[in-house]
Amino acid sequence: MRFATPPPVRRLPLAGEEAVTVAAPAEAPSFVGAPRRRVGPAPLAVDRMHVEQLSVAYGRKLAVDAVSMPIRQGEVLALIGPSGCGKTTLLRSLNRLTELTKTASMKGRIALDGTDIATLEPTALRRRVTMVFQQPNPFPMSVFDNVAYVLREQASRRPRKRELRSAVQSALERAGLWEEVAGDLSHPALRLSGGQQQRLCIARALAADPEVLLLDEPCSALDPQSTQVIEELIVTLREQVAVVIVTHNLQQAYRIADYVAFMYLGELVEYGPADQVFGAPRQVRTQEYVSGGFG
Ligand SMILES: Nc1ncnc2c1ncn2[C@@H]1O[C@H](COP(=O)(O)OP(=O)(O)OP(=O)(O)O)[C@@H](O)[C@H]1O
Repeated sequence: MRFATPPPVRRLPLAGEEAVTVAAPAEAPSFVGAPRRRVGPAPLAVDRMHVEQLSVAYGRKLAVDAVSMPIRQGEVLALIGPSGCGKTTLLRSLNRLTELTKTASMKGRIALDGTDIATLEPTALRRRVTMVFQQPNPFPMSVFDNVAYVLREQASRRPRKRELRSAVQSALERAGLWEEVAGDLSHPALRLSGGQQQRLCIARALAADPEVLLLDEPCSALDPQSTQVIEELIVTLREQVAVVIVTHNLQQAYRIADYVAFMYLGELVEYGPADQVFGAPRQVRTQEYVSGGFG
């Protein structure tokens, strides 16, 4: 596939380099047109969060520069861009993890269902906007207790094990892990495979019944087969929660994202439907990045 009008571009300068004019890559990425995980149309999207003019700095270093975008349930939003462009900082700002870094400061506003997240109690916010990290990090306890932990934390009185059973089962089912672990929920979580551990972490995140699920490179430590299982799961989950994923893997973003946000040097360069960002990007910088010109 060819991009509509490939203009000549000034190549983005690398550190300490002058910009140079080069011919624009004329071809769309080879994976455009390849099969996707998405089956059928996306469910009706509902706005969950609004990022408004968000800037985040570490000391004097600006990491995110006046970014605005909606985050919707019913869609997978992929944050893409070269290393250091601010993807993780943006992701971590959505549940106020950024503020745990002492040097970090923030301007702008992020709303969750209309409420400024700055006014919410951080732990409660992090249950509603929950994060799964790059490395699976189950607690050193049984499969059951990993999921039950969150439910126990939320309960006003300590619930009995049998009272938690159906909620634990439901979270494991939503994470596509139930069938594999139902036979022995007392199995130590750390003895599961890497892919199973990551699905357990997703189950643990879902147990709190969040509105937004943040995924920071969730497949980068996994083999291709586990990656496939998790990608299929992510696509299913977008019906129940808003999903935001940071990924370096453009093919993965193409396979699973409904919307894509391309960031460069802290700026949001382009935000749009995945078909547009990969197949007909509006910005030269996006065109160059998605076709492998840099990064
Ligand atoms: N804790 C921190 N203290 C100081 N600077 C930081 C900190 N975390 C990130 N940065 C800087 O902020 C900028 C954005 O980093 P961030 O990790 O958000 O980018 P990224 O796009 O997620 O990168 P990567 O893809 O490599 O994970 C980078 O210049 C980075 O060096």
